[in-house]
Amino acid sequence: MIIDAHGLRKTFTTRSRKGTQTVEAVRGVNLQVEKGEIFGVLGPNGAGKTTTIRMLATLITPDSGTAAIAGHDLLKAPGAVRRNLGYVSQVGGVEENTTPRAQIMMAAKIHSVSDPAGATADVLDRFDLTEMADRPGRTLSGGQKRRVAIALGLVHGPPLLFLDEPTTGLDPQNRANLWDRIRQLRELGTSVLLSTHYLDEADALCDRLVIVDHGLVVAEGTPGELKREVSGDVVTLRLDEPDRAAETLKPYARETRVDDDVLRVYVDDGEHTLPTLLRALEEQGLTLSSIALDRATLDDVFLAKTGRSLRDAGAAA
Ligand SMILES: Nc1ncnc2c1ncn2[C@@H]1O[C@H](COP(=O)(O)OP(=O)(O)OP(=O)(O)O)[C@@H](O)[C@H]1O
Repeated sequence: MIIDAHGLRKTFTTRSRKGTQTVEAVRGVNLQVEKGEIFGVLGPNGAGKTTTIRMLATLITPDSGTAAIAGHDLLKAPGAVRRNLGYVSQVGGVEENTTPRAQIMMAAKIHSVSDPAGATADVLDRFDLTEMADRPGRTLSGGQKRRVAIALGLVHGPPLLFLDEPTTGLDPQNRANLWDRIRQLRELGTSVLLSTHYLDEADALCDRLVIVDHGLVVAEGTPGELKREVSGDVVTLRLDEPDRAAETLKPYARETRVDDDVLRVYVDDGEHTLPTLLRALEEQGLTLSSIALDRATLDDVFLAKTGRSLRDAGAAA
């Protein structure tokens, strides 16, 4: 096991003119990550993802709890823990006025890498950065900067890489490109712990994941297991009177949910229930503009565990 964490907690206290405020950012998180996995921490803004990663990366001290990273105790052997991990923060930390080569070389030296120039050239090559390695950081595109940030975290060859929301702000093409590169890391044997608030990212990339909300793990498993847990199908209907339609379909559904002009109806067996739903709507004179039948998504899992949609939870934070 590359990460074995139990009962991690962190409360922040801030003092301002309005008085003292405490935020229980992480409220007892357990994480078990196997070697070679891409493991996801999925949750809305403010759920405690960054705080969890920063504790595991020795950047902040937990109030309580224990963790072993690559076999080293987080609190007793922070130096050994640090040597075994790479940490890429949300903002990346690519310097504007330094070249990627110089910046990565500096990181290699800080980590006492035996051949800093060679290790830097290798990691630049692996991330297709050789061409722009000697330009100031400010001239790089968003996707290139992200790759430099990851190269910085990997130059000392750690077995474990932390990626805090690695694709936030990237366009779809750059996101897909970065997903491929993260998968390549796994192929080369690097374990990856990544946080994300993107459902599709967790689904596409992670071998296993936890869903966190308000500092707690609310679900854990492979994307497939989690979706099967919320077994069944979702019928998504677009129509003019979604609230009246929801009332009409309630008797046939496990749950209904209205967002603007979209009605989501959770049913056990979509294929067989669909004709009944359509008949009921027709009897009430309700006209559809579109209909779709899908398997449950990770958002449905989040909804089932917290009573809120991950999208709404993110927007509200
Ligand atoms: N240094 C700090 N001082 C005070 N409060 C903090 C501090 N760091 C985090 N928090 C609070 O702890 C909670 C969890 O924050 P955290 O950054 O871990 O969430 P997150 O899931 O990573 O969110 P995001 O996706 O927005 O980065 C939030 O309410 C945040 O405001």
